[in-house]
Amino acid sequence: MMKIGVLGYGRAGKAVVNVLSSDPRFELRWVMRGRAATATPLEGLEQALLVGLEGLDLEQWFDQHPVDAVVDFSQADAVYRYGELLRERGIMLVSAISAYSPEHLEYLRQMGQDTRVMSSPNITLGINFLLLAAKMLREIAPFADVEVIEQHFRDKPEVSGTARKIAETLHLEDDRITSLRLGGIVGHHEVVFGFPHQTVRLVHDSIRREAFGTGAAFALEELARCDKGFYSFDDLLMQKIRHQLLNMGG
Ligand SMILES: NC(=O)C1=CN([C@@H]2O[C@H](COP(=O)(O)OP(=O)(O)OC[C@H]3O[C@@H](n4cnc5c(N)ncnc54)[C@H](O)[C@@H]3O)[C@@H](O)[C@H]2O)C=CC1
Ligand SMILES: O=C(O)C1=N[C@H](C(=O)O)C[C@H](O)C1
Repeated sequence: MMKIGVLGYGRAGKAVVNVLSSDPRFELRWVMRGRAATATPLEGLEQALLVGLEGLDLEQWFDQHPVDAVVDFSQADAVYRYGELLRERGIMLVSAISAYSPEHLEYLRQMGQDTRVMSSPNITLGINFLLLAAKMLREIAPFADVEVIEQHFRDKPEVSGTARKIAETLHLEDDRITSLRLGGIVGHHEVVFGFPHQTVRLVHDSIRREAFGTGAAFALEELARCDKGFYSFDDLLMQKIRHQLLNMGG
């Protein structure tokens, strides 16, 4: 069983903890959140500890509560706090932070020299499949107009990292992204291809935040098969597809 620790116990982290703690492939050892708190058993998941980062000796924590992998649903700068500890111990990192700066991403790539790192602004299988489909259509029909629509819950501050990745993948400027913030929408992404006589819409909806948990589980299992390095979710998806094609080939 893979021992894991989760960083971030907010909107997404809580749902991800629910999914990973009930997956027989993983042993959830601890959940870390921003505010100060002594370590207590996680309600309903007594085998796991809930601990606050403030005032915590991280090195001592990792020594006393070793894990094989960390899943990060906290915030971008957290990686600067734990990154060296993971490198020294060769602990895998699955990071779902979607608002990394180029500097954060460069640091994560450096971490890949000593451990296995996966970073994805959207950790659902569905959105990464949509990305592959959109990339194919963009290459087949570069003449078509393309726009990206992203919709999220009212309090999400930034343009979605997913939409920015879609735009980058399709060689679009960020001004081709339309953002809506309303109600409790978990995550909606739509890529609209405008042809002269037809329209193609590729749509993905994260209906529940548990979708991020199943995506994290997929990423953990696939990353464990990799050598040291820095990977995106689609790197892992392509690895899985190649593995399946080889198996089909007998
Ligand atoms: N890649 C993906 O598919 C997804 C990515 N996200 C991203 O995950 C992040 C969190 O999203 P939400 O859960 O909505 O935010 P949130 O604000 O509800 O939760 C963040 C949590 O992280 C904690 N935290 C802050 N600094 C920390 C640290 N250094 N160590 C441990 N915990 C720390 C906070 O106390 C809070 O509980 C955002 O960057 C969001 O874009 C969210 C959903 C899906
Ligand atoms: O903040 C969120 O919740 C989400 N953030 C990610 C993003 O910014 O793309 C992914 C998902 O849409 C949910």
